[in-house]
Amino acid sequence: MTVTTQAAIRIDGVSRTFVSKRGETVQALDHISFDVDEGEFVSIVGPSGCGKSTLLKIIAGLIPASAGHVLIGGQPVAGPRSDIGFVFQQPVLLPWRTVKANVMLPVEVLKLDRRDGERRAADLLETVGLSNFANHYPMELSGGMQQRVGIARALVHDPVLLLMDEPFGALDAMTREHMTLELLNIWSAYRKTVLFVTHSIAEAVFLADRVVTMTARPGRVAEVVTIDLPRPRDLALMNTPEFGRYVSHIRALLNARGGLD
Ligand SMILES: Nc1ncnc2c1ncn2[C@@H]1O[C@H](COP(=O)(O)OP(=O)(O)OP(=O)(O)O)[C@@H](O)[C@H]1O
Repeated sequence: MTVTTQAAIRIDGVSRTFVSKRGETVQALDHISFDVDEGEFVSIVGPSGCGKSTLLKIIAGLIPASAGHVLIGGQPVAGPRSDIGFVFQQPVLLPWRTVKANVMLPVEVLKLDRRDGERRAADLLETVGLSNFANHYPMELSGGMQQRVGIARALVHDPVLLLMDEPFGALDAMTREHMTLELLNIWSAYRKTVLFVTHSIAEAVFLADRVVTMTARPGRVAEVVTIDLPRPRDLALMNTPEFGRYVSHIRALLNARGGLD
């Protein structure tokens, strides 16, 4: 008997070109291929403009690939999908809605069962430490708290996949470190498949099972680095020689191919 295992996500030969307003053709992605297993945490690092955001948008079905395809659970992505959670660099919360009402937004838009949604929203707000802020408005929260609301909102409809595009890029260094730990807690609690784009090599290594390292534009996969570090992880891990070796290896890959930024 042949047992075939199916990747949760298969990115297969994905290329994407854009035509700029001046009529120039820009190749953003060139034959990107990798698989992501169910429940796996995969980070993506690469130089600015190498197509990381473009890749996430293609996976979410927000824009089409010029060539190649993406399969989620074996099904080709053919348009915007409701079974994906997306966290952006800015939390983009609706200022006139409370924290709880912001988290409930996908439940309303997708017309899901309200009672289930409310239960899940309450659980998620508890996990991200914001139960006491459910009835507050976004402007009453710090940047880190707002981003935690964004994460809770991205998970409320129980998506099969969480896409995160530089979610901590706008936060100060200390809040960013704290949020990295929070994200590990959330991931341990919900075990979603995560694709996480970052400019920070240390953040990528700390969080991930594997780090997809991309080249400068046109973005190609330089190497998919498996991070064989034990879990659960805490910040002390960053001071270990093993951690440093992964960071150095990925930095060398990026430097050899055009630098990180
Ligand atoms: N809608 C568009 N029209 C034309 N060019 C685009 C469009 N979207 C992206 N590009 C170009 O494609 C390339 C990849 O952009 P993308 O935003 O995906 O890169 P990135 O790796 O996410 O960058 P950063 O790390 O700076 O956020 C860039 O050169 C960008 O200018």
